[in-house]
Amino acid sequence: MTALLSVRGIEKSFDRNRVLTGIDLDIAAGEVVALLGENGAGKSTFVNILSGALGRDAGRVVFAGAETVFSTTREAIDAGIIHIHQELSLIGSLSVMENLFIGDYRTGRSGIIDRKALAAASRPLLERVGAGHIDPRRTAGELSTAEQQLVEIAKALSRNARLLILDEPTASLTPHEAAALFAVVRELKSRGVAVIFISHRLEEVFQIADRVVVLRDGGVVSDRPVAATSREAIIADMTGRAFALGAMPPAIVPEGAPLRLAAEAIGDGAGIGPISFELRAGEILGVFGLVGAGRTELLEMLCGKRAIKSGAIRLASGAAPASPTAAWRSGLALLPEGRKTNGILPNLSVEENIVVARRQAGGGLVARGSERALADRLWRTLGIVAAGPGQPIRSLSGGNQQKALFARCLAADPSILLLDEPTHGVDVRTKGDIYRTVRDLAGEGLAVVFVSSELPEILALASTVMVLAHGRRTLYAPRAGLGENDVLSAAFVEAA
Ligand SMILES: Nc1ncnc2c1ncn2[C@@H]1O[C@H](COP(=O)(O)OP(=O)(O)OP(=O)(O)O)[C@@H](O)[C@H]1O
Repeated sequence: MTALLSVRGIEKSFDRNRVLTGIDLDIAAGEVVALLGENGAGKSTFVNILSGALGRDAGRVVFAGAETVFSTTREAIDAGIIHIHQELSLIGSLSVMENLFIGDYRTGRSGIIDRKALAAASRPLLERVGAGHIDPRRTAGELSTAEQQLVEIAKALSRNARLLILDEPTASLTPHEAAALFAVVRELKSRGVAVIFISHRLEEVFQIADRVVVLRDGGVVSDRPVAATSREAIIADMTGRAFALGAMPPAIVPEGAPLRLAAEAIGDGAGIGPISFELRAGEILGVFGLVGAGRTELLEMLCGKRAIKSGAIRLASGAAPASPTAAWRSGLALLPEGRKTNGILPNLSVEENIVVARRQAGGGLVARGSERALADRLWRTLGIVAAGPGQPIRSLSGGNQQKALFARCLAADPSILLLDEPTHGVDVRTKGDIYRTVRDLAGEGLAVVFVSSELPEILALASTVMVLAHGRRTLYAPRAGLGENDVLSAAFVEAA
């Protein structure tokens, strides 16, 4: 095989933390390589080095026959290495076509941007990625995540991408959208584009990858053709031991458990609702639905972030919260979706990020010593991997940031926990930690609303399942007695 990309001995440290210990990797044109590893294994650091976002301490990179040291992402892009991040980078206020040709606008004789020419040049690019239905004049910010992702890939193709790096591309996609994305990846592959695909969803790896490379503690521990590996082998490589999530006993709502919250036909007056449900102590309400079904909006209504225009919420702990701060005080803790935009306080340490919610919840006078003890305990329970509680949260790996946010919710000692996609970007072992923690807390009487687009997760965890579609409740039933098909068919109902 002649390698398109050949990497030898890449090393990287942050201060004294040795994050990459000598990575070797070859990728041929037209090959799809899945890059896997637990949170903090070094995947993002490695691909950031490949795409010129980070410098390396040692090692060689040969790309398309030339030895390269990229000091900016621009240089890598010009060479044909394009990195599509989890947080998409389109400029929301610009049109699709402006995003596609940013820095390269076609201007007419007058010097004014020739919008017709721009739209015409955009169409074939969009068609190549199966997005011919997107009008190039639309504002990028109005597109769904899946559409934005396709536009980013189209943009990469317009720049002659030869190696495309996709960092957890399916995290916010519906199964249908993910399948469409995989079709695009296969098409790119057939044209000789190489792809590095980072994902925590192992089943996807078997659908799309030719090879599976597993990183652990900053080194490659296995590199095998997909046909020569298995889910179990990958997990063992990732964790360094045989490891299984293990089936959890079914969750049931304890008999006579007190009511914690009742939503009575609530609606936001903008397409979500009316939705009704009850939540009891110890109950785990799993909320499933496709992206856009109204799940996040529902959580926002529950915690005072979105106005309730019809119906009402009754809380055992008092009046329905009128603002997120009031919600923390009423014992409602929200783990929002999208940690970068909604969650972390990037410049503060992990410890400060954890205890901030406790202060909001009214625990402002807690002595610093006990705050530290609390952060320390949660830190250990959730197995956060970082140099120490004083490390700035922005320099933690994505999955560890997510764990820190989860710890923040628990620090507030809530009676109702609202979790929006809590396992996004989280590795299998950590998923197991989060599931067990949720179950244990429910066992102690916490009421949990768990929003997820991963059906197995809903079925494994929930005691009650609610499905939303087009802003309406289409299923609400005890978990026992429900099968996968019941939930899926409720999620896929047509709009009324
Ligand atoms: N800018 C930085 N400063 C200090 N440490 C960093 C920085 N960036 C990453 N690290 C550390 O490097 C290690 C590897 O992080 P990286 O983001 O590469 O992991 P990952 O495999 O991509 O994890 P995830 O699956 O959670 O995204 C982590 O321990 C992280 O704390």
